[in-house]
This record gives sequence, structure tokens and C-alpha cells, in this order.
Amino acid sequence: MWTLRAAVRRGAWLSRLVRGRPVPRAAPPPLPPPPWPGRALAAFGTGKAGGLQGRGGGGGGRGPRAHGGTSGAGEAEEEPEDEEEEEEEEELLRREPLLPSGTQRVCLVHPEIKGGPRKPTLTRAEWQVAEAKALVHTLDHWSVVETMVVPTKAPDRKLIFGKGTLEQLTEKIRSLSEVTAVFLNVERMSMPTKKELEAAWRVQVFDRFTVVLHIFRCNARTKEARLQVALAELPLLRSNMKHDLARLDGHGGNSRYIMGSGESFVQVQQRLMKEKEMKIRRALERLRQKRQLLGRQRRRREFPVVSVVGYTNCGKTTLIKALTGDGAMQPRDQLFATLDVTAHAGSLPSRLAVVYMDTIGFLSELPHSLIASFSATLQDVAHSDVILHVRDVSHPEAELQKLSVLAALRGLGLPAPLLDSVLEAHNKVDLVPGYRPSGPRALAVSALRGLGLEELKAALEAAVLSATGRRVLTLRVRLAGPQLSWLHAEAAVQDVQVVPEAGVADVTVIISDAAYGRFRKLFPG
Ligand SMILES: Nc1nc2c(ncn2[C@@H]2O[C@H](COP(=O)(O)OP(=O)(O)OP(=O)(O)O)[C@@H](O)[C@H]2O)c(=O)[nH]1
Ligand SMILES: [Mg+2]
Repeated sequence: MWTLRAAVRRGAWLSRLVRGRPVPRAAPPPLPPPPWPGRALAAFGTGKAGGLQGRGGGGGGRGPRAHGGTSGAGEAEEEPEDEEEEEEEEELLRREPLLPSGTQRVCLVHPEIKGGPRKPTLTRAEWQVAEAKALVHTLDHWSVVETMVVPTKAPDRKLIFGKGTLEQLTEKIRSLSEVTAVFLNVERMSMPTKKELEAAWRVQVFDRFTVVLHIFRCNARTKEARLQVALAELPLLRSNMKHDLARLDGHGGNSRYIMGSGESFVQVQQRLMKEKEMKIRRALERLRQKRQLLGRQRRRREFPVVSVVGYTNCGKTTLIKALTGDGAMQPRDQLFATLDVTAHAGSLPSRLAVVYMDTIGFLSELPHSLIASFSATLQDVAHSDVILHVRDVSHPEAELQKLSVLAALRGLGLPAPLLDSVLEAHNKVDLVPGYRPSGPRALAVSALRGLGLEELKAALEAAVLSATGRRVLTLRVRLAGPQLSWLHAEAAVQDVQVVPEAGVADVTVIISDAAYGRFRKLFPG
């Protein structure tokens, strides 16, 4: 999972649906409040207290622990839809559980590739194992009771391990009576492989794809995220179907024609699958159009947007919470806690209002279909003014994580100026005493302890101003003239200091270059 191969893959994070959240007012404004926050409410919809996350109920019965997060207080309902569409979407989302319910004591089997082109070059088995364990622990009532790192020279063969190694492994697993399931840390396992290993080991066997998919299912809140997960599941359904049909074929069942339909059983199954895929894609398209509409409204209101991206569990949600004072946000120590894009309003040092977009975390070596089904929504990042890349600098694989995230960003085809202006927040420095960030666009912070936040806000403000062609200026105007009201109409007035004896005021504004040009033309001197 931590391979270079993974690092050059397309993005593994993804979705977003922006909903309305009221703007937390950072501090009571001493003078006329900047115009943006008020308008932000309209831009994001209802403005209901605490609102803006997606709706709950993503994944069925059981799932990642410490549920709550975005499903908590102040959910904003999605816009009412055509009832028929609504029913169709709900139907598409009705699915069998992916993993068994109840307590599971897992044996983690990690195939360590010895030599060959697939040997990971940049990482060590222990970190791959640590990440796999974190995935298992994300599931409610699941624990890892045994871990085995097992060498293999040819992981692509059907049973992954050589004959002798497999026999030893089978013996060991069978002797572990408390084990109820095996998590085989491979990206994807074919159905025949799964069945054969389950028969040998006498417990259920899961691969990374199924576990990650299950976590995604459980954490997806908005309908868009849930549909994206449903789309990502189709390859799994297809391979299950193929397996079932092959078995049926053994009994002469699948090539028979269904009476009156002119189609064989196989053809009916394949057609239904195709129809399902088309329906999901259509439903996603409808939702995306709505999202684009919100995006356009936001841009029309000139509302600066900072997309907060980074490897999963690096502290994105915690940092946004610290920057905005948004008490409703619930960071969690688990992978993929955030699966829906949410927008959170905050203000920068010059009282410049800004929207932070919380995004899904990146994880290397996510199965391709999972990535593909989410990547379209990542395009939202392309429409932000500034990207803030949060990094967990206390993580031993911090550099590799950075490579993965940058590769994902590049894969999105973002505009070059946006990529060049990425700011890095080196987070969790409370765990790394004496940490000094290297690089000109990096700042050390601890989102949890509130360290370095003012410096980060100042850097964000400079980045937002330069990205949006704005600047902060203090202009002296005559109180008797029309300049002050002109500035109120055309720029964001941040502060007015009246000098009564001179009949003037020093007005601090955030103003676009174009508006400043007009101001100078209208009021020369
Ligand atoms: N020590 C320390 N822990 C932190 C810091 N920031 C975040 N954390 C912890 O890191 C864990 C993950 O935080 P989140 O904010 O949920 O991370 P995320 O990047 O949003 O994670 P995903 O949504 O799963 O991708 C939580 O347990 C946080 O309390 C920090 O500055 N210092
Ligand atoms: Mg998060």
C-alpha cells in the first residue's frame, strides 16, 4: 500500500456536497461587519444553526466506531426531489451488508513481497501492517488478535503464497481458535481465491477493497457520497455474479432462456447490472448539477474558498474546527472519518470571511474503482482559491504521505497557479518537540493544542488575497464626499477610523485590483 506505484496513482479521496452553514462570527465586529459573511448565509442555503453536513445513515447496521461526526447536530436536508427519483435512489442504495455483524477477532495476514517488480521500494512491512490494523480498528467491535507477515515471491498467483508457505499458514490459522476472520492485506482478491482460502482456513477472508468499501459505506453521509460508494461496489457485485453464474452453470442453469423474455438468465443478470450502473450514474449527474449550481452561486458572491486536503487522519477536520471555532465538527481518530465535502465559514486576520472545505482523506493503494467513483467530485478542489495541505509530521511515513497527496492533486489536473500556491500546515507538532518546518510555504501547527494558528491564518490571508487579486489597503477619504459609500458598495470595508478634526476617515478595505483602479479613476488624488 505504501508503494511508489501507489504514490503515482490518481487521487484517492474525494467527494463533496456543499451545504449551508451559518457563519460563526469570530469576534464581535467593532465597526460595520464585512459584507461577505452575511452573504455567505444566502450562498450556502438555509443557514440553520449548525447546519451544512450531509444526512446520516450511510452504511447499514454496523460500522466504524465512534459514529457521530457529520451526522450530528444541525443536519441540512437535501433539497426535495422528484418523489420517483428519490425512490429510485433509495432502491439503488439498498444493499446486502459487506462484512459480517458482531464481534470479530481478526488475524491480519500481510503478504510481504520478496523481490520482483512489485516489491515496495519506499516502505516497510511494519507500516503497511500498522495501516491495515488501523483499518480494522476503524470497524466497530473488530480487533486484530494476531498479525502475520508472510513472505511471498509471486503475489499474483491465485493463492498468493507458495505451496509450502500456504500449508504452514493454514495450519497456524486453524490452530488459532479465537480467530473469527482473516484480513488478507492485498488490494483485491478474486472470488475463487476468497472461496478457496476460506475453505482452507475455515473462517471468512476479506481483502482491503471490501474493508475500505465497508468503511466508506458507513461513513458516507450525503446521498452523493452514498451513490459514489454504490458505484464503487459494482465491480465487486460483478465478480460475485460471475462466480455465482459459474457455479450455476455447473448445474446447467444459467444458459436457459427465461420463459417469454428471449433472454437467458445470464443475460438478464448482466442487463440488470448495466441498468443499475446507468441509474447510479444518472442520479449522480443530477446531484452534481445541483452542486455545480451551488459552486457557481458561491463564486458569484466572490466568496474565497480554501480546500483543506491531506492524508487520512492527518487532522484536517480538527484544524478546520480550530480555525473556525465550529463546535459541531467532530474529528475522530479513525481512517476516512470524513467522506463528504462540507463547507465551514471562518474569518482571517483582516476579518476577511473565508470558506474552508473539509475533504476526504487520501490513502495510498486504494482500489482503482473506488478512486474513480469519487474522483469526479474532487474537481471541486479545482475551483478553490487556495489549497491547504495538512500533514501529520509526527507520522513516520510523513514524506511518503506527502508524495501520495501531491500525486493525487496533480492527477486532478488542477490549474498550475493553484498547485504552485499550495500551503502546507505541518500538523501535530505537539508530538514532535522542537519541530521546525522546512520550505517557504510551510507552517508548524498543532490543531489540537491551538498552536501556530494565528500565523497560519495570516499566511492563508496573504494567499487568498493574492489568489483572488485583492489587497488590504487603508485609504484616507473625505467624510463629506461619496468615497466612503462607494467603498462600502464596491469593496469589503474592514475598519473606519474617523479623524474628526480633519473631516476625514482612514478606511481599511479589502479591494480587488480592478475596483481599486476604478476608485482611483473616480477619485483621483
Ligand atoms: N496530538 C495531536 N493530535 C491531533 C492533532 N490534530 C488532530 N489530531 C488527532 O488526529 C486524529 C484525526 O483527526 P481528524 O481531524 O479527524 O483527521 P482528518 O484528517 O480529518 O481524518 P479523515 O477525515 O479520517 O481523513 C484525531 O484523533 C485528532 O484528535 C494535533 O495537532 N496533535
Ligand atoms: Mg476529517
